[in-house]
Amino acid sequence: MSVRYGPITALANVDFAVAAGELVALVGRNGAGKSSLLRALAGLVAYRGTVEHHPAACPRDRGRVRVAYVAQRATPRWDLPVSVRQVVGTGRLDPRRWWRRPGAGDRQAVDAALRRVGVWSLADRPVQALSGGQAQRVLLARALAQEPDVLLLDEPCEGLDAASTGALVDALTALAADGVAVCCALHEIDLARGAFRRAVAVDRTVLADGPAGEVLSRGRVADLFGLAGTG
Ligand SMILES: Nc1ncnc2c1ncn2[C@@H]1O[C@H](COP(=O)(O)OP(=O)(O)OP(=O)(O)O)[C@@H](O)[C@H]1O
Repeated sequence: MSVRYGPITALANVDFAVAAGELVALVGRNGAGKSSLLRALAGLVAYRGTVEHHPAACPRDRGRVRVAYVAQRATPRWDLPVSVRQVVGTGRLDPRRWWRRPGAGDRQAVDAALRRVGVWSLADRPVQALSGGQAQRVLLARALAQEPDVLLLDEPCEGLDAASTGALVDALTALAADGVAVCCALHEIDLARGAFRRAVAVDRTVLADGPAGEVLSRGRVADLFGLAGTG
């Protein structure tokens, strides 16, 4: 797969696969193409090449692969008087059937997502009243309400404190254990090394792909892409 923005080649000949149940850290310097890769996988930017989905390889074969995406710095303008539950419920909207009223299945999916990321107690709170870390978890809950097979997250830990980061990573690890393919762009190399099983290092193309401990071994990181602060 390749992604271009006019004269800029963001990605060239990227080739990798993510299996159900994998927890993958996508790492690389600023401008390496991590967001472009996630956005291409989510179908949000044009790309050359192919993205193949294999529904039969998902724990629940629904005939198509559901992909959910949480954008970088995704904090939306929450100046409407809506609750956390309502925002998470928007994850259930189907633009092809926008007139459909939410049913019991939708309510169950929203409740499960709220519990899964630990924001159940915030369900009735207005979204304007959330901290940045709480808002990030609500956005994850909205993605989970889609009951995705593939979950793509762009810098979900940015701006989170250690406790919120730990809670988020625990939620992602549990999702992967349930068979969701989780792919997460990260700048926190120590976190990627410690909490993720697999790391894919990107700089316009895939530089390295394998067990996170190996790809991000202290000796290799600086060689791979001159990432700072890794000891
Ligand atoms: N909409 C756009 N129009 C033009 N160029 C873009 C656009 N989006 C990204 N780029 C360029 O594509 C390249 C890859 O950007 P991308 O955002 O994918 O990198 P990244 O690895 O996610 O960076 P960061 O870690 O800083 O978020 C960069 O050179 C960037 O300037």
